[in-house]
Amino acid sequence: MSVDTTTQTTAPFIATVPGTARIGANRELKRAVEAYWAGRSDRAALEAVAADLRATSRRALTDSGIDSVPVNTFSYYDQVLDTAVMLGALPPRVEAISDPLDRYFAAARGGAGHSGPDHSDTDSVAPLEMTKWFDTNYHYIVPEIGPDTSFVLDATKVLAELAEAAADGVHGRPVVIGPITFLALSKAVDGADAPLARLDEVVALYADLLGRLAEAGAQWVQIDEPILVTDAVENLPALAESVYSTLSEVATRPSILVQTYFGDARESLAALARTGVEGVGVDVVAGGVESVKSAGLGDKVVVAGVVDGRNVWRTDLDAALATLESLRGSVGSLAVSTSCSTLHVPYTLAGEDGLDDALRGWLAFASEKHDEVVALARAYANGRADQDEAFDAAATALASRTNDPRLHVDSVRTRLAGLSSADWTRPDSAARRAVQHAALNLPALATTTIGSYPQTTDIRKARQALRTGAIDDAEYTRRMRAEIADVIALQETIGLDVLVHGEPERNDMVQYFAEQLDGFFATSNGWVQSYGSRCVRPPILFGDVVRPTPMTVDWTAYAQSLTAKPVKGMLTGPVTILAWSFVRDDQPLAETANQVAFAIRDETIDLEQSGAAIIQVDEPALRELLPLRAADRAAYLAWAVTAFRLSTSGVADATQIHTHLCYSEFGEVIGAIADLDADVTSIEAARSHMEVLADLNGIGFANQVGPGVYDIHSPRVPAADEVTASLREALSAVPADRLWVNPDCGLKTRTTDEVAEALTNMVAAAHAVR
Ligand SMILES: Nc1nc2c(c(=O)[nH]1)N[C@@H](CNc1ccc(C(=O)N[C@@H](CCC(=O)N[C@@H](CCC(=O)N[C@@H](CCC(=O)O)C(=O)O)C(=O)O)C(=O)O)cc1)CN2
Ligand code: MET
Ligand SMILES: [Zn+2]
Repeated sequence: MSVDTTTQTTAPFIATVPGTARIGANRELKRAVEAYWAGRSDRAALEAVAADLRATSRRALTDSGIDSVPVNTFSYYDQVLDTAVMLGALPPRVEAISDPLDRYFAAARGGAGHSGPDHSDTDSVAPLEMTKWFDTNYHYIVPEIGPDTSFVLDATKVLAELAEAAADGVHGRPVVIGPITFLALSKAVDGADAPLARLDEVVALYADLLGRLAEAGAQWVQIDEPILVTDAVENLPALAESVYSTLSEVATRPSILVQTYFGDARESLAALARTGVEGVGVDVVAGGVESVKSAGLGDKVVVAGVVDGRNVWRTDLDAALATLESLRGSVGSLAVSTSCSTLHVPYTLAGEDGLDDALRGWLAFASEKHDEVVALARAYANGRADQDEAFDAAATALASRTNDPRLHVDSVRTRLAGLSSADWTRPDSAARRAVQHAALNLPALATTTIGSYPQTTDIRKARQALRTGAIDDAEYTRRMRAEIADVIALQETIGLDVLVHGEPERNDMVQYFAEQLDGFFATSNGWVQSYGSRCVRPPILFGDVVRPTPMTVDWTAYAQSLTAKPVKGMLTGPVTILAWSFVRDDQPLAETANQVAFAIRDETIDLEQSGAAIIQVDEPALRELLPLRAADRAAYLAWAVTAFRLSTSGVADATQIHTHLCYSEFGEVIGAIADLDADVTSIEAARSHMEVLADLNGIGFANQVGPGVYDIHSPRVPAADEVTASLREALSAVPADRLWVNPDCGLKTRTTDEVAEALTNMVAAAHAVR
């Protein structure tokens, strides 16, 4: 390999990734941890699966030509929780659990860590909270930092993974989450100051860690600081400069790569350039190259993430190479990588037999992305000619994307072009409320649920049987209808006011719709970890979106035929469908959102015509897509609100539109929630003690609201008087005639027994308060 202008130092490595997935190409880790939790397998079996996954992952990277392999990227549950363990920062309530692995699982999911799926231990502890990792659909465990938290370094895991790789002949690059990001993402408990006040103490542990890693033979360490692409904390550039000046002064240490991703680290790049760290990793896909060029990184290794690590499109290698070339001269040496860990994309295209050749040619999952990284690195070092084959193949495959008729459907384009604000505006909400009240005649404090009922083993088995051909469509429909009938009967027995069909027919609230809409491809094995052992298969939105036929009407109408009470139609909103899919990158998201909105709008109209008087359009991901930089937020919220309103404004005034939002921290989107102009908004509130109601009052919100009166994330059944207390709290903020009574979210992850008992208590509480 011959590089070299004289100004350029020889690169220590040229091709890498910031991290990889760990759930397994066939969800091996999911099955192994769930078996362990349920007591169906032992520690040794779990550890063997984990070791095998790590070995397979290392081999895949080295085989593709990656010459710096990240290690410590494995996790039994979550990498932020792993960092809390590394820093000795687990909360006191799990300390009584002496076994480290069971303590870890208890922190992640409550119980005693090794207890069976029902968490039925007597010595049960409450888990730590979970929340979204930046603007992704991955959830991390939120560390709790109290006044008594005393940080102590426990480098066991990272040293073990480094040694394991070395034994396998791989000189790994250990990866840890950095001190600024860790503390910024933690929450203060028991009256402690903001966790970042403890930065100096924590940095001292990282200094120790660097010494330990050097001793163990690590030549490089990667320290992840994605917080630097946000403005979640003041003075981030100054913090970065101070922390990494300190750490780079550690006498004996590996070379340090400070890795950023999910956006442009802007001034923090120049700040890092002023420290003694050897490398800086940047997300060129989300952040561009301008701030990299001007950061003064002329004596650093720059790890340039030009291959999108969180979307599935094949890289235009010529364009990416040009981007890399534009950095030559402003960086010390350059290595190519994905823009972030490939945790966020499926493992491989191999086995996706349902793909047509054109579509397959446009895509790259993790394994194909690793090959792209290597081709780009070699072309950057040796010239394009060295990699002509890969570059030409990409160019040929991508050429067909521009002209594929599925990407430009005239009927959709015409409809979009004719849009005006009348299409996303309903008449005055007070007037709607009067007609709806007359039509529905519901009591004050009306009771309802959020949509899904338990996804039982029988339901999933039926779907699997349909897939393998063991049963036919008619038999599948019969079984789903039986489930719906059971759920309707259960709700009538409990005495709920507004019923739902329970969503048994949906594998997932986004994938279910994607499977029925043109313009989407649903993978058969494209699993991506969402949290812990839970995975999703984000569909691929590649073309113009068309709804060939109604998607939910038969199920809802069947449910309505079984009861005199109103059954809510149940749809997923355009913003959430986008957030939980891999979305085409050849046009603005706003345009794609409106296409999806049209499909949902048509469905609301068909539902209304079939007799549905109430329709819920869920937008749980409204907050998740909020841009990481404050300056970008207003534009996002404007198109998100428009798309939602477009999807819900086609119905008559008498049709009551509900929406549902969960995954809180609503603060910054509270105005947008009001702008959605739903007749009824159900919203997560149980864990935050109804604070969201005061926020809504603060902006003059006058529509109806259903603050969740109990938390569905835990298997614990709330007693009637707890729900009563919750309700009274809500009533102090919102009058009874605007208040609905419902759980925080859907019930699909709970058991039927838990649900029956919890809802019975909820209805009893509503009656008591009425
Ligand atoms: N897309 C999405 N994102 C979301 C949410 C959501 O609902 N959807 N909710 C929030 C929380 N995230 C969640 C993510 C996943 C799950 C979840 O339960 N996932 C299931 C898979 C759901 C699914 O796709 N089920 C399919 C396939 C099920 C399956 O694994 N079948 C077995 C066979 C059947 C069996 O033996 O059980 C197999 O293929 O091997 C179906 O029901 O058809 C899991 O990991 O187990 C829950 C919440 C935020 N983000
Ligand atoms: N209707 C959906 C359900 O109940 C809403 C879930 S929000 C993550 O499952
Ligand atoms: Zn929800």
